[in-house]
Amino acid sequence: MSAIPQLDHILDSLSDKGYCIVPNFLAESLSQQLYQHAQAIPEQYWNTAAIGRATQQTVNTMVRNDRILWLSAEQAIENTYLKLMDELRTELNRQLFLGLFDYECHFAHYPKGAFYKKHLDAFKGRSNRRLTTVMYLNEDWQEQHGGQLVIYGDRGEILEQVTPERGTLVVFLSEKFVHEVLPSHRDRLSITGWFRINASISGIVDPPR
Ligand SMILES: O=C(O)CCC(=O)C(=O)O
Ligand SMILES: [Fe+2]
Repeated sequence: MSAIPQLDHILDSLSDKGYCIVPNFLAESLSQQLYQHAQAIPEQYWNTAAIGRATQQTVNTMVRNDRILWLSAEQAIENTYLKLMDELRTELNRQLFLGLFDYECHFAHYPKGAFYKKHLDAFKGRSNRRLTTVMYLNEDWQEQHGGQLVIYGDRGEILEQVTPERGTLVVFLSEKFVHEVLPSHRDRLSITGWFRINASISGIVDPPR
């Protein structure tokens, strides 16, 4: 038995469709602790989210206007989540041979009115991000609160519209799925992360985020 909840569903769905949606992935106690922890972090530690990586980063609030904060293994509760995702990484490598090398993730806070327009998280050959993960921490999310994650197919059709409810995990191939976050009508808190391969890009091994 793996420590990863609903592992078979995750593996089947990822290999069939390239994405999976897993309600109740995270135990209520853990998601609640993560939520309270993130809520308690003072405003000045959060950064305006940028687009692109390293030297090409730009802040464009027309595209996204969430605020982010990277998780670190030095914070006990953050480390609990990082360790869980590392176990998932091990299983994905063992069962789907994905060669995932590491994992990085950040809290994302979408204040009322915030959104993230249609985008890809990675571009072929230009990124070492293979799989995107999103974990939602919001309690009692209602349809009218907006903030859904919309995942699009190759022809621009809507494949999924995900309610950002506490405990739900979404995983998808970073290069394949265009997606967006619809305007959120209440505070929305999540952890977005990426499983990466150890590719060298322009001669720089494992470039900074
Ligand atoms: O929060 C979400 O539902 C998705 C966030 C996202 O697409 C991103 O941070 O790249
Ligand atoms: Fe994204």
